[in-house]
Order: sequence, then C-alpha cells, then structure tokens
Amino acid sequence: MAATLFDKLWQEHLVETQPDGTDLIYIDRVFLHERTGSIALSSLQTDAREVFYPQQVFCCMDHIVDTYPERSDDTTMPSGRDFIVATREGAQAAGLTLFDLDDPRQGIVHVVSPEQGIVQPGATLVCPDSHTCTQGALGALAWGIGSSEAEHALVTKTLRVKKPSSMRVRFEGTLPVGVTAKDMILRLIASHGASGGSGHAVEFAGEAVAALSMEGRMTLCNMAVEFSAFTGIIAPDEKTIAYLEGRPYSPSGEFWDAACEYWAGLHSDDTAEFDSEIVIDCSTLEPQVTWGTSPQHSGDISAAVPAAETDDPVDSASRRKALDYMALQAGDAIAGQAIDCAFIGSCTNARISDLRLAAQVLAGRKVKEGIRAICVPGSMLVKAAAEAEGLDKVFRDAGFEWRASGCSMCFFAGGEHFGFQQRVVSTTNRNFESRQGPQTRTHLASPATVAASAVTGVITDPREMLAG
Ligand SMILES: CC(C)[C@H](C(=O)O)[C@@H](O)C(=O)O
Ligand code: SF4
Repeated sequence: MAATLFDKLWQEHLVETQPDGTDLIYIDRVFLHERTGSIALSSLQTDAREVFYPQQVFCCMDHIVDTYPERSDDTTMPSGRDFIVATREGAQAAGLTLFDLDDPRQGIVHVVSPEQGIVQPGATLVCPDSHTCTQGALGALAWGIGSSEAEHALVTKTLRVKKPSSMRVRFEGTLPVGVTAKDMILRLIASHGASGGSGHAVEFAGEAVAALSMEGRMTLCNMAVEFSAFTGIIAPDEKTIAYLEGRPYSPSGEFWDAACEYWAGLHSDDTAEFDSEIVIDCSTLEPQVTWGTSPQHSGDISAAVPAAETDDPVDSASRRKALDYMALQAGDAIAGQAIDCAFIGSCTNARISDLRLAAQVLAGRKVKEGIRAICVPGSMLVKAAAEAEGLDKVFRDAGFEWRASGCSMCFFAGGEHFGFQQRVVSTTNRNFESRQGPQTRTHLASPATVAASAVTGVITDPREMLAG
C-alpha cells in the first residue's frame, strides 16, 4: 500500500502497539540541553537508573549560557549555573557526549546536531525541547518531548506515543529574491492559524522546498511547532546527501554507500494519501513580519496591522489584547514602526547562510544610532566559519555586537534580556509576551528584514538594500 514518508519511518520504528492504542516507538538518538536535560539526568541519578546506550546520547549547553565572546566560566550567568553543573556532572557520570562551553562545537542543540551529522535521514531523534522538529529537515523523525519522557527514552530507548495524523504542505512556485524560508513558514502559520497543524506530522514539499538550501529547510521545520504540529519533515534528496557527506558523525566508507541507498527510498509514495493537505503559492510572497504576540499574528511587510475584529469572538479578544500589548493599532503600517533593538540569532535563523544574508544587507552600512543590534551565531562552528569569511567584521563595522553561541535573547529564562517594553525585530521563532525580556514587543522576521531594520531604525523591507 502507498505510504507517506512519515508512515514509513513510524512503521520502521514501531516496537508494538499498546492495548490503549498508543505505539511504542524505538528511539535512535537522544539530545539533551542543560535547561531541561539536567532535570532528566538528575532524576536518573536519584532513581539509580542507567542510560541504555550512552553512545547515542548527546548533550549541549545553550539555553542559559553567557554569550559574551570572552565568556569565562559558568558562573558569569548565575541563573544558568545549576543547570550547567548538573548537566556536566550527569553527562560525565553516564558517559554521554557533551558539547561543553569550552568545546569548539558548542552551540544551540538544533544547530549542533545537523552540523555534526548526528541527525540523519530515517532516524528517530528526541530532545526535551519543542524545536526538535527543526531536525526533520534532514528526513528524520525528530520531535520535542518533556524531561520525564527524556528520562524514559534514555533508560529504555523507547517512547510511547499516540500516532499523529499526516498533513502535507506544498509550497509551490519560485520564491522572489529577498524572500526566505522564514517568510514561507510565517505565511503558513498566518493563513492557517497557530494551531493549524495540531495533531499532525507535517511533510513540507513542493517546488519552493526543493529549491531551499538545507539550512532554509531547517528554518521551515523549526517553526512546525509554532503551527502546533507534532513535527515537520522533508524527504531527503541530493542536497541532504551532499550536506551530510563528511560530517563527523555521518557514516563513512561502505556504511555511507549503504546509508545513501537506504535514504533514496525515504520519500512519500506518489499515490500516498495525507489526512490533510495545504498548498501555498510562493511566487508572490513578500517578506513577512509579525505584529502581535503569536506567530499567527503575521502579515506582509507592505500591509497594515489588521483589525482586531474577526468572525470569532475569542480570536478577536486575543487580537485586541495583542495589539494593546504591542502598542499598535489596526491600520498602522507595519513597515516604518520604530524599533529599539535588532536580534539575529536562535535555532531558527543563526546558521551561516542566515548570517551571510544579513551581512549582504549590512555591508557598507551602519546600524542606526540608538539601536541595539546583536548577532549570536547558532554555534561556535558557525561563528568560526563566519569569521573565516570576514562576516564578523561586516557585523561589527555596522555596529552589531558579535557574540559567542547560545540561545541568548531568544528566550528570557532569567538570564540576559532586552529592556522593559523594548520593541525588538528578531529572527527568532516566538513573539509571546515577555519572551525576550519584561514586556518586550517582539516582531519576528527574516535575517534580511532584521538587518535592514537595524540600519534604518524602523521595520524595513530588505529587498531594496539587497538589490544594491
Ligand atoms: C526551554 C525549552 C524547554 C524551550 C522549548 O521547549 O522550546 C525553549 O527552547 C523555547 O524555545 O521556548
Ligand atoms: S534558540 Fe530559542 S527557540 Fe531555539 S532552542 Fe534556544 S530558546 Fe528554544
């Protein structure tokens, strides 16, 4: 019978169906980060349990780490200290691979895993972090779990999961210049709602997805969870194979050939049926920017902030509240809103191609006086690669702070943050209330839009600056 890619991966990892209808799924890899992974590791120690297969467990320090370039030790970010120490000790005790703060491979978990070739097509991978879906871009079944599930996966190498339904989102047409994967996913969420993918594993397909770089595909899958999907997945192709070849954890020699042969079969069959399907035309897509406090509160950069009132009273109330919080009114132009800060970072948009795009806008330009602009590369390897190309100089000369890697101001967890009620244009994935600091007003956008806005001091369409 014709099967979807998701069905194939589910079936291959199905150990058994439980009496209550949930499935027991075999887990190939587990990632942990210090914020939630430390809880799983401490709990393991308390319960005197052992990790079943330590070679397939990897730990990152990313959430509450100091990102000043000269970072010294874990005490410089006091709120993160206990998490960092517990992760370090737990990883050592269990014999897990740890990308510690002084490791040149350190970075945000969803950047590090593909970069190292740890996530691979056809594998199941879990991490106690909702943006684990990012890694579905490589054709893996990767999803976010809770800390106690992580403990279970570490000990048993399985998880009980209710099988989600399947959805395919086809992005058709050719993306205009200056419009990116970030704009594609924001459009999907704006047009079908932040709960549009609820209960579904979403396969991203279509001409515009095939044309994306691997990093663009990661941006797309990253925000599958903002669409409330179980995960996002993209069938592996030649780009996936070229991306993985030669990475530290990729198979090599005869194993590489065997892996490539297996990966070639990982796609949805032509006649496979999805429980639901959405088609989005990318040929006329504009840069997208959020105006409210959910990724679904998003629209074309050339548009005005929409009216709060819709057919749905609950939605209308939430939009009214969002506009009030954001200090915006229906009819205000989105472009031209004065900002206080610009942030380029996070597992959504801080890979080398994101930094190159932003640098293209920033080259020969300056950040507007009074604007605080920060760039936090997604990993220390991204930072090193950017420095080897001289991108750090472009950012610094423009007036950006150039940081060490970590989640930084994507997520205010007691560490660093932007100031009270500051308006931030940001390449991150969440614009929830106080996400980047006390009552911060976040506008999500692509790296090009954030860079262009940093230069003018107001939300700005990057396309003219990219043109020359
Ligand atoms: C802290 C962590 C559990 C959280 C997540 O699950 O995504 C964080 O990474 C986020 O982006 O909000
Ligand atoms: S960069 Fe932001 S979204 Fe990504 S894992 Fe860190 S806190 Fe979560």
